[in-house]
Amino acid sequence: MTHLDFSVNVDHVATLRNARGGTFPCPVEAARIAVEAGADGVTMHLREDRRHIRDRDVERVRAEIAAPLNFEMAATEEMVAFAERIRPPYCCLVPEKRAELTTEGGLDVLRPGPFLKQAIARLRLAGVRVSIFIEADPAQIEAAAALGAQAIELHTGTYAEGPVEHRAAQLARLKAGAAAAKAAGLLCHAGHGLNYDTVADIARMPEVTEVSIGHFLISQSVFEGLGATVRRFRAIMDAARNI
Ligand SMILES: CC(=O)[C@@H](O)[C@H](O)COP(=O)(O)O
Ligand SMILES: NCC(=O)COP(=O)(O)O
Repeated sequence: MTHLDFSVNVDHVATLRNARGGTFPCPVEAARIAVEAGADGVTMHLREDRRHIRDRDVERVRAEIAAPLNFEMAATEEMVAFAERIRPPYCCLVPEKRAELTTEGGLDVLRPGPFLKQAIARLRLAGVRVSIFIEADPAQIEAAAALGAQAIELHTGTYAEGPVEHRAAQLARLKAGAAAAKAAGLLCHAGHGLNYDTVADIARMPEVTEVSIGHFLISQSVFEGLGATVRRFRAIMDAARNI
């Protein structure tokens, strides 16, 4: 099977940095170490409330890290204008609620807000490849393609964080979503909640071309080191793909 792109989400390096209001640990340095250790890209989620990643973090990774930046953003005027200015190669449109601890599900493109279609058109015009963070629902995935998305990212949180006895059913749902993405001509990515135990079954899906991993990876790095954790994920993915 082909190489699986691995994008490391450095949001929670910024969570730790912001805990004391200083400059350490630096998410840009984390991005550099992750890429040196084998990551193919870097994911950053600039939330409206700036609870972790700040604007300057995104600007610096875009300018200083050669690997592609996957910019996660809500479909708002503020974030589209920011993306038009820094022009990341990739973006992923995600739902956002200030009250949430983390992303709780996929963007509902069957009931899109009034701005979503315009946001996708403007981002594509700016040369940004547009992905949508989405549930593994064929109707949602077909709607994402109709709106002009070039990729989708399957929300793996229910699979990865749910009861182990539900994993087989959740994997079947994700596999159906990956097949629907392929049928719709969309690139298929996956992410949210993945760890050492759950990433391999996602990596075994041939339609999935990229995974993004953050919270578990950054947390595990506290015990194992960032480079070693990235290398361990890389080895698990390559073994799953028989590379
Ligand atoms: C969309 C997704 O699942 C994550 O990439 C997102 O970044 C989660 O938000 P937090 O990083 O704020 O937990
Ligand atoms: N899009 C998913 C991502 O970037 C990381 O999600 P998580 O591993 O922090 O849950």
